[in-house]
Amino acid sequence: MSGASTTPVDVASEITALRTEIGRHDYQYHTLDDPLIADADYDRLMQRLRDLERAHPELIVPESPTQRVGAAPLDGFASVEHRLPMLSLNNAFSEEDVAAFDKRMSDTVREAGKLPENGLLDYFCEQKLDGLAVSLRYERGLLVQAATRGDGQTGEDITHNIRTIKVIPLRLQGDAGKVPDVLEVRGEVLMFRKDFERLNADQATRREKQFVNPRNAAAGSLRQLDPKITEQRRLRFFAYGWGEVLPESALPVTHAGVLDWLHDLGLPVNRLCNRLVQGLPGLLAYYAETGQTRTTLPYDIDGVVYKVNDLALQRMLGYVARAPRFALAHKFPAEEATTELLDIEVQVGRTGALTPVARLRPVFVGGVTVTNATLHNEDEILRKDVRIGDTVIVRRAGDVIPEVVAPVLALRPETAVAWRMSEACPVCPVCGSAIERLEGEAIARCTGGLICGAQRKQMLWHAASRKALNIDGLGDKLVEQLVDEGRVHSLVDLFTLKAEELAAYERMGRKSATNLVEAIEAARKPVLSRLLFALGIRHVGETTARDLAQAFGPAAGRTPEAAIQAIMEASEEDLTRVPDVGPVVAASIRHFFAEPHNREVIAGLMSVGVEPQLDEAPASLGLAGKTFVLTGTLPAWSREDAARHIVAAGGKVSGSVSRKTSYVVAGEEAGSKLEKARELGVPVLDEDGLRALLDNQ
Ligand SMILES: NC(=O)c1ccc[n+]([C@@H]2O[C@H](COP(=O)([O-])OP(=O)(O)OC[C@H]3O[C@@H](n4cnc5c(N)ncnc54)[C@H](O)[C@@H]3O)[C@@H](O)[C@H]2O)c1
Ligand SMILES: [Zn+2]
Repeated sequence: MSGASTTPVDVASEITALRTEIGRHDYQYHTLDDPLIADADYDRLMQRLRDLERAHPELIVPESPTQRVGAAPLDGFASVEHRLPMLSLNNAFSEEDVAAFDKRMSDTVREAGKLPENGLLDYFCEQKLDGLAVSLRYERGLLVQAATRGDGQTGEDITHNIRTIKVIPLRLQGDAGKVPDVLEVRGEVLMFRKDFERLNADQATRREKQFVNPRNAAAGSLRQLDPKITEQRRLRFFAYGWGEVLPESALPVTHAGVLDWLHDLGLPVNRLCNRLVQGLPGLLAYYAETGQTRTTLPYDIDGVVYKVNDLALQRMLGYVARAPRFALAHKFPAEEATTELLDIEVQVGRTGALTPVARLRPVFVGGVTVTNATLHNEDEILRKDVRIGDTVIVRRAGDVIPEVVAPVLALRPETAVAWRMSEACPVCPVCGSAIERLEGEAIARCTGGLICGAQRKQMLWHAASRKALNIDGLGDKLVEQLVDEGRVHSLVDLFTLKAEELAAYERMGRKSATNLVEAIEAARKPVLSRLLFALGIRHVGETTARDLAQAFGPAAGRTPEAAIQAIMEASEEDLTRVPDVGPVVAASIRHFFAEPHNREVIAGLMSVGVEPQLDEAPASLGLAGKTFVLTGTLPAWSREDAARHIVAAGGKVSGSVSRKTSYVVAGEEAGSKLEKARELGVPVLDEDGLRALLDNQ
């Protein structure tokens, strides 16, 4: 090597090592659809190689991964020579990178005297779809060939597979005059997340391989030797580019123009999400906006792509080795990373639910350092075949709890150990209660109820939380100590705590002890709905608690104390009369109050002076002050159903129509009341109208 004399030997050998390693990952990822590391890790290797090559350009060789695209086609497919190469994109990871790109573009265009007066270049912005690139060749309007990108020069012939994708037209739309002789359309084949999840679930029932992400699943599904398999996989396609076009004059003069043209020819184009912008501010605004909406899309994107819109300028700006100069991929922070699974621990929830949690070697992903990730439940662990000691792919998308996606099987050490849920409660040493898993449920539970210290702690944290009794100052550590020492067994004991004894606890000063006792004092008069929520009845969230408090309290003319008694005695049938309380919730409430222990807690709370209060007057509810009259037969709801919903939203139901009536709700065979309403000019709703009104409260 000519530069070897001026290059330190260790740099040369690091470069060689990087090229070998990257080459291996390219093959695993592009050819086998079976990556060994997360993209972010791969990108770091690539960045390191690029940096070294920039510092030592004499070491750059044409076969370096920085100079080439993808990897060679898989044996088994016929190969297709691309008439025009299929390139990759240059990447940007920061605003500075984007600013430098815009400057490069504007400078070149300015020199050519083509920059608009305001100095802002037109760019076309697109989502960077996370799938795989394909080229579709239409001759005289008919789809004749489809190929993968491969190494950019030679791809795989996947014509039969592409023909099974419903959104891809086999014949272009439009009159003979408008359809070009030859059109190579380039775009991305991808899989929607919901289809990916369904596929993985099906794969699991058939005991077949799990895909790590939708991109991987799309690639694996498209590159099948048997098109029948591809057909079952619900692949999608969006066009964003082109190859050969004949006659050349058929091609519009801007990128946006080409996409409109492709759309008119019947090809799927991601129109809603693409946009023309001006200059750097436009690029950055598009990036920010797309980053916000990213998690709401039905498919994965890993960034956005900026392209100079004017095709004449594109031609002028030209190409570098493996990518166009006129385009840039601006990546989002990676959502996936690989790290080591150190251990699996179990967390016990308030209702006894046992969740296995992965302890991880700390890893930076989705913008934060992650040390724990959920493994959901035992079946998931078995399905994914995750073992302690594995290298695993961890995902943190948006604000979602980080999760372990999959192990990297190729990197599994011999010492890796499989994990099973233990038979007795694994968290609470005193509890030792059996674990149960109900028929058809994925979640295992400790049956210890409030005997289980772990559940008791969770229950107290929940009861003290802001939306329940809002007891400020009852921290995690203190709850642990109070429970472990046996000072607090249930909610009742909280109300007997004294400042003097609290002050003796670790990290509790006199002042914070007094503050805590004051907060507890304030919690002695909770509104009924908060008290119900604080009890931690399974399936009774804030809203249900409010509905219950309302239905059994004011709506039934009861005091809060009487209401709670009534709820305790209520049958499942009584309970399901409350709007939005279905059989599952009703059964759960019944089950809770059938436990003598829980009834004792209620009695205990009363005896230590807890006095539930009326919930805020339903004036705050949307239909407060409105009177309804029901008449006729409604299509789905019984009249009682409708009445309950109205009352729960704060409205009143009356028997006769007057000028004071706000609405008449009329079903079939409504008689004199409807006539009266028309006479008096009272608005009339049908069931749908009533539902819409309720929904908007
Ligand atoms: N994990 C691994 O082992 C491993 C190995 C190799 C590559 N990779 C990953 O693959 C990527 C590199 O591969 P690459 O060369 O395909 O580059 P790339 O995916 O970063 O960019 C080029 C590709 O973007 C796609 N694309 C999506 N939307 C587009 C749009 N609107 N316009 C144009 N193109 C669009 C096209 O498929 C195009 O080929 C990196 O993300 C890298 O992390 C990972
Ligand atoms: Zn337990």
